[in-house]
Amino acid sequence: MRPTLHLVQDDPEQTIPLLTPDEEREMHTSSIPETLPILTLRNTVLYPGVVLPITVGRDASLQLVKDAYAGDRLVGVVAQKRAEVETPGPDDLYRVGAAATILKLIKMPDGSVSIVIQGKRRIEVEEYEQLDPYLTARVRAVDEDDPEEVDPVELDARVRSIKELAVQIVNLSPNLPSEAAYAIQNIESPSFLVHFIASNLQIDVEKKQDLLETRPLLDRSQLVLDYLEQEVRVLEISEEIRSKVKTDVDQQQREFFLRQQLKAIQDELGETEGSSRDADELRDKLDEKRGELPEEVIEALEKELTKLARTNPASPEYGVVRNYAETILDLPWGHTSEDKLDIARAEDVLNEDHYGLDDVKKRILEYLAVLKLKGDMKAPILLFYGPPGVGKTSLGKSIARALGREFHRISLGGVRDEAEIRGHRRTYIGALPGRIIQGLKRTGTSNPVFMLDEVDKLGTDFRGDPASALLEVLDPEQNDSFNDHYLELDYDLSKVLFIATANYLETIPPPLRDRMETIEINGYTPSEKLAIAKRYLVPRQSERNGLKEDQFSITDDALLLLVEGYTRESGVRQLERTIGSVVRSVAKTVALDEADRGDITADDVPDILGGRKYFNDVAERTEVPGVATGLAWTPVGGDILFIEASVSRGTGKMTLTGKLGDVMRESAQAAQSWVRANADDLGIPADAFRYWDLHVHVPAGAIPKDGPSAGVAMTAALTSIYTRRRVRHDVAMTGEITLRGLVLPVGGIKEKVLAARRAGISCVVLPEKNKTDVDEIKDEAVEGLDVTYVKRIPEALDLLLENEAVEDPAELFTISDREKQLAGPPSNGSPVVVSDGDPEPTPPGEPVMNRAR
Ligand SMILES: Nc1ncnc2c1ncn2[C@@H]1O[C@H](COP(=O)(O)OP(=O)(O)OP(=O)(O)O)[C@@H](O)[C@H]1O
Repeated sequence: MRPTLHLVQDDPEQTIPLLTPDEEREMHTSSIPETLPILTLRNTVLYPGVVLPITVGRDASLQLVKDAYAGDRLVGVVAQKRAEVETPGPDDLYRVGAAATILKLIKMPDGSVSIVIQGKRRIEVEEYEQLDPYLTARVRAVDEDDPEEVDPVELDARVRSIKELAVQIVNLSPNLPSEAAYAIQNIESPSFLVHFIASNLQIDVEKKQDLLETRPLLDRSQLVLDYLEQEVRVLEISEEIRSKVKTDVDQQQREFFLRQQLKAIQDELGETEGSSRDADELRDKLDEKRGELPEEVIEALEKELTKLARTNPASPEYGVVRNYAETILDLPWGHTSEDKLDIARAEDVLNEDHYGLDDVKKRILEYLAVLKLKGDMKAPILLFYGPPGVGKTSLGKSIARALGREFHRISLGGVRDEAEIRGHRRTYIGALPGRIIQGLKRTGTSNPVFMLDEVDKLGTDFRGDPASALLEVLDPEQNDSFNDHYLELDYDLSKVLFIATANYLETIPPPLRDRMETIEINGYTPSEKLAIAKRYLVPRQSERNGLKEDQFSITDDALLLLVEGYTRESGVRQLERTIGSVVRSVAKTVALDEADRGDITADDVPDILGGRKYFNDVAERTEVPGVATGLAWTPVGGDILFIEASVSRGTGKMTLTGKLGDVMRESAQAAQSWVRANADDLGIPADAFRYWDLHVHVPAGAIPKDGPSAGVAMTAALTSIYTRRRVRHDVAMTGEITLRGLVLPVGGIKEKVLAARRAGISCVVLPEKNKTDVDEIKDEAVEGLDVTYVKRIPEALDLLLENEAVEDPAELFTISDREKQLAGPPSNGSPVVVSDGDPEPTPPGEPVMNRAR
């Protein structure tokens, strides 16, 4: 089959055959008329033998084409020097062109005409004869090289190179049909090959014209080769660029495509909006607050918000990022409330809220005065300590009110995990900031009053040491850059006023205690409780329970009954609850319209609350020998405790029961040794220790007790049981003893004295060296109480024991020889201590009475 070339892509009809060498030779020798109409080409050059489809638009050219097509179809074709000239004259045209045959004329629907022309012979315009309506010129045909005269080897080499390069170009050009390569391979005529390639080269008209005008075939083919080589290089480079760009674009397209898909899925699920809406809302909030946020906080937030907008709202990560951003935005950062540091006003506020506590108020005011003068918080932290319900927390609230600051309370009781103070790292699920940062978020200011309640009950375990984290919080040198694990940003805590409270000083970690200024708040006397009840508790409970001022009254006697018969505490919390019960019972009768108001007297109280709960039963309990009333200090205030001793026939063993700690057991042994050593002076027969067992018990048996301060009471109980002289029922005692009979001072005197008064004791025996403690107690607290100081045990026993024995000890304890024989050998002289087992460690939260202080 003869190779053909498509003229119009995709249309098999529009094809013409490629010239064979014979046909070409014939063409080159065909005769050309002397005069030819001249068709001008704007952008290209026509070579002999080459077929070219062109669109004819200009009127002159249309006329020319029509006339020629109607005649012998022969035209002269020359190229314009400059394409933009609309009506070119002779000077605008190259002189060398080609004679051509119009093979086809196709009329287009828009009125223009497309023609297919084929170059025949090279011509040179000699002279233009006619300019209107179209150009005609006298032309001269230019002879071609005779192929047989050209060096065949040289020519062949050129032809092969041209074909190779041309095929390469076809393969490299994505928009050239692949059959073009096949057609090129099949071109036999070297000059047609050169013309065909030249015609298709991507070079400007000037170069194409140059090629047309280059006569010798070898030179022409060399020029074509040069252009082809250049073209191959350009194509190779652009291919390289294209494939690189393609990889990049492919990647981008893939991402774009996936994103579009993701967006479509999220749209379908109604989720995309959520993520960007949240991020937008938070960004608006950030813009609002920008002024007061530190630079590093803004940076961190910007990063989180960008992440949020990109995160799928359904992923767990989304919630984490959003919570974090919200937490940061909700924190007050630089926002502080304005201080009202007016000392006189602060005093008024403290007096308004609290009765008594004069020393405490004085020290608070001094503290505030220093704060005012210094202008910063680098003062020691205040620590209020004392029994429950004495107003420690409410004093903190009053300080906040006096300063016009926000108040926040953090309970540290039972906190064992450092993360409670410092927060969890964000990598943990459900991570939260620590309590300090959460508190700041809640108060909305950076300078609140922070009450750290129960610092004495901080724990330590494998989860870290919260106390050391707290140290960083409270240290004025460090706390301007407190780093919470959750926030991962420094927060300035230096403007926060920290106040700590504790029931018990000894269990506060020493480094923490070092940073605090301790203010002790003691329990109240009954008359103080009465005053507090009248002034604060009754009005408050009335109001809380919906009773107006004129609807409720209660007599002082009734209140005193509540204090003494229904509560036993150092503070007033239980009292307030009891008053609340009374008020509610009146509220009920008023609400049921059974009465307009309620006036409560002491007689009404048992009807409302039931029988009296606490009695002064000291007298009853001490009416037999062997029971002494001791005074104990507990973290919840002072209390009385009874030491009971009994004897039974045996071999001289001693048993101790009542959950006594080591120190208290040793104290009991010391007491026994002293009594044995002084048996003669005390009038105790020796048999009492040899043939009688001793049992010492300290009720209440379930409460752990420890400490040396029950020494005097133990000695009194033992002396009483062996001498058969009762201990005076109106006396209570405290003091440590030595084997030599000295009475040593002990702690907690104020609370112990108050407890003695509460229990209806009229005389207290104390170690001499505790006199200063009693001097510090307000006179009112010791009013009516006979306080006696002793240095040695015998002095104490003289005061404590009744003079008369209820029976003769010699008679009771002395045993007949026969009985001695039956009893067998006595214990080896020293007492054998049989205990109630090893004392268990004190469970947390349970009071340990009579601790060493
Ligand atoms: N001197 C006082 N004047 C008026 N009210 C008082 C006084 N002392 C205590 N109260 C009231 O007693 C109640 C209990 O006080 P608060 O809660 O402050 O005790 P607390 O010492 O902090 O106890 P805890 O150690 O258990 O935390 C409060 O309602 C408080 O107002």
